[in-house]
Amino acid sequence: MAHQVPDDGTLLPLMEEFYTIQGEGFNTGKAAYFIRLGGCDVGCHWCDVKESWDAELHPLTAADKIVENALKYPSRAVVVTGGEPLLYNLDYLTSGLRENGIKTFIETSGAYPMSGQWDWVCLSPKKFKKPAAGIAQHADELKVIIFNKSDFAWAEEHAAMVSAQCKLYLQPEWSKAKEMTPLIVDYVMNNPKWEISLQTHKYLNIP
Ligand SMILES: C[S@@+](CC[C@H](N)C(=O)[O-])C[C@H]1O[C@@H](n2cnc3c(N)ncnc32)[C@H](O)[C@@H]1O
Ligand SMILES: Nc1nc2[nH]cc(C(=O)O)c2c(=O)[nH]1
Ligand code: SF4
Ligand SMILES: [Mg+2]
Repeated sequence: MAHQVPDDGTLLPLMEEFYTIQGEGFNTGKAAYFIRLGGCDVGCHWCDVKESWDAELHPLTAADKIVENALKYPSRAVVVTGGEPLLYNLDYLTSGLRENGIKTFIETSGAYPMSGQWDWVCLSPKKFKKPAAGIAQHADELKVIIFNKSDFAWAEEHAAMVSAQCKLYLQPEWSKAKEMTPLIVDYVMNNPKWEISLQTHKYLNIP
C-alpha cells in the first residue's frame, strides 16, 4: 500500500524537481521550478508521465528541502504537478514557498479536494475520475486535453462550471496532435472564448 504520508504535508513523495520553462497554458514561456509529486489513480490511458503513478517509487521528501531547492534558481515561480498533487495536503509546502517570495502554481486534474494557497490554478479535468465538487470555482485556467472529438463537449461542460474570469484552453493530446490540432484550430476560430495550448516544451526539447 501507499507510503504513510503524514497529513500535515511536511513530507511529500517527490518524483523529480527541475528548472525549466512552463510549456503549457496561460503561463507558457515563463521560467519556473517544477515539483513533480508521485502518486495518481486517475488513470488517463494517454498520460505522458505514467512513471509518476506509483507513489511508493518516489521518496518522501521534506517540504522544507523542496523550498530550499527552489530558492537556488532565479525564477520566483514554482509549478507543483505530478502525478496528482492534490492527493496530498499542500498547505505546508505552499506557505513555505510564499513566505520565501515564491509564486505558487498548480497543475491538477481536480480529482481530490483543494489544499494549498495558489497564485495560479490550472484545472485539467479528466473523464476517468471526475473533478471533486466545487473545485472548478478555484480554477484560473481550464485546460482540456483533446484526444478525440467527444472531448469538445467535455470541455464545454466544464467551461460552464468555472468562474467568468477563468481562461479556457484546448490542448491536443500529444500522440493525437497531428490529427486533432486542425480540429482544435477550427473549434477556436468558431468559439473564440477558447484558446489553443500546445505542449511547447516538447517542441523545444526541454523538460
Ligand atoms: C501529467 S499532468 C499532472 C497534473 C495532474 N495530474 C493533471 O492531470 O492535471 C500535467 C498536465 O499534462 C497534461 N497531459 C498529460 N498527458 C498529456 C498528453 N499525452 N498530451 C497532452 N497533455 C497531457 C495533463 O492534462 C495536465 O494538464
Ligand atoms: N516545460 C514543462 N511545462 C509543463 N507544464 C505542465 C507540465 C506538467 O507535466 O505538469 C509541464 C512539463 O512537464 N514541462
Ligand atoms: S490525472 Fe494527470 S498524472 Fe494522473 S493519469 Fe491523468 S494526466 Fe497523468
Ligand atoms: Mg508534462
